[in-house]
Amino acid sequence: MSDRSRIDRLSVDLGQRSYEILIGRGLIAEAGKLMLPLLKQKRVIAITDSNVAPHHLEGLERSVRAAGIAIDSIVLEAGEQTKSFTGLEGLLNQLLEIGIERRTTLVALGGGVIGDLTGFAAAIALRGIDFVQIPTTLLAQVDSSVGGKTGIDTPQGKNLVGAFHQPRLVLADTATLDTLPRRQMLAGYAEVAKYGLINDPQFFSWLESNGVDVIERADGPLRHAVLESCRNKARVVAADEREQDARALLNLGHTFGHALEAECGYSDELLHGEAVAIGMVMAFDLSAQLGLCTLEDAARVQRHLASVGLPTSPTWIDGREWSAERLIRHMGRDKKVQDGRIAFVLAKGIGQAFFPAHAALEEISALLETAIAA
Ligand SMILES: NC(=O)c1ccc[n+]([C@@H]2O[C@H](COP(=O)([O-])OP(=O)(O)OC[C@H]3O[C@@H](n4cnc5c(N)ncnc54)[C@H](O)[C@@H]3O)[C@@H](O)[C@H]2O)c1
Ligand SMILES: O=C(O)C(=O)C[C@@H](O)[C@H](O)[C@H](O)COP(=O)(O)O
Ligand SMILES: [Zn+2]
Repeated sequence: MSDRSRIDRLSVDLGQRSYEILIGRGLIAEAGKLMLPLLKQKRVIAITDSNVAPHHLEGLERSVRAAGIAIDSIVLEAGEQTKSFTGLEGLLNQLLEIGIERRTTLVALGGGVIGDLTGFAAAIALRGIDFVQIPTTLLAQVDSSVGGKTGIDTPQGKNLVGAFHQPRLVLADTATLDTLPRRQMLAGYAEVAKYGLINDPQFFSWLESNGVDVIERADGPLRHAVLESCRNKARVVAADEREQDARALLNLGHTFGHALEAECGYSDELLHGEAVAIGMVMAFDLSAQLGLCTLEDAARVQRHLASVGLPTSPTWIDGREWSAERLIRHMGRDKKVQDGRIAFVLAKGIGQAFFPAHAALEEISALLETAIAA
């Protein structure tokens, strides 16, 4: 690593399951040395995807071998559809064929798809082995690599099968974002903005002035956004690891967003971050409709997300027919449902999200009908 690229360190405080998040430019070159003290065996298996491998796998393998660690690599097909029963079966088969032991560590090198899938495989292979996260998308660096939510999508809904399984270490190399397509940067930005909207109004105001620079990958703003997002997430996860309470706030926009994703069949038509952007606008619109926040708050959320180039309405997808009824059916399978009632994260203003909030079915239908007709 060059001198100018210092390492920022945060910790996720979870007692015996505590771990560090390291953020820096060029960290992959140090990955072997950094993970060595945590390994139970000088052997790892890297799992990555077909888009990430050509850019970043060789660098990881080199740094791991230089630290005296043996490495095998598995390259999966890129895309959300790999985060499925079929993808999981394929990965587990490859791991068992290559041969893993209880002391082997898996290394997830990729975005949220690779992180969630590898983490879940690590949670269940041999009844649980260690894994390390090396996130390579903005979304994964600010959100999915931290907190131990692992799992797969099913036709019934997002992440309906999974486990809480914390990584041993998170290495966020911001240089990997140099090769990330712009659409993916934008999608990750939705989860960055989410932290401001939940409980950090100053951060949201900062994003209103600096969001474009974050998306353009300007060094300082990008580093600040990743660091603040991870700080925020680490605090929430440490307070409520298994989402009994406050962690549900991290689901702002997701009740709507996950339903939109499921309707699109987890295809490239709508990325997770894009769905979350639309979902957050809908959550603020519902909050305004219920008189919880002002119309201006809701308009401000919509304005900012639209101004950076994110979608803010389901009608963003050309030619797709939406059905409020089908979306409500998906929302009814959300993991936050309580006694059969959909429980939302809503907001009393920017940075004032709360959970649980309920709305009458007619209110939800009215909101969806307006959103899909707009
Ligand atoms: N576990 C959690 O807490 C959590 C949080 C947020 C989202 N998620 C999940 O994360 C998933 C979305 O993650 P994502 O947005 O990272 O998607 P992704 O993993 O599909 O990555 C996006 C795309 O970018 C490519 N890519 C990744 N890194 C690259 C790089 N450095 N250079 C070039 N291409 C690169 C990938 O191959 C893929 O095509 C969803 O399944 C979502 O549900 C989980
Ligand atoms: O870490 C969390 O907690 C989150 O909710 C983060 C979300 O951004 C993420 O999309 C998560 O996978 C959603 O979890 P789920 O429990 O709604 O499936
Ligand atoms: Zn999310």
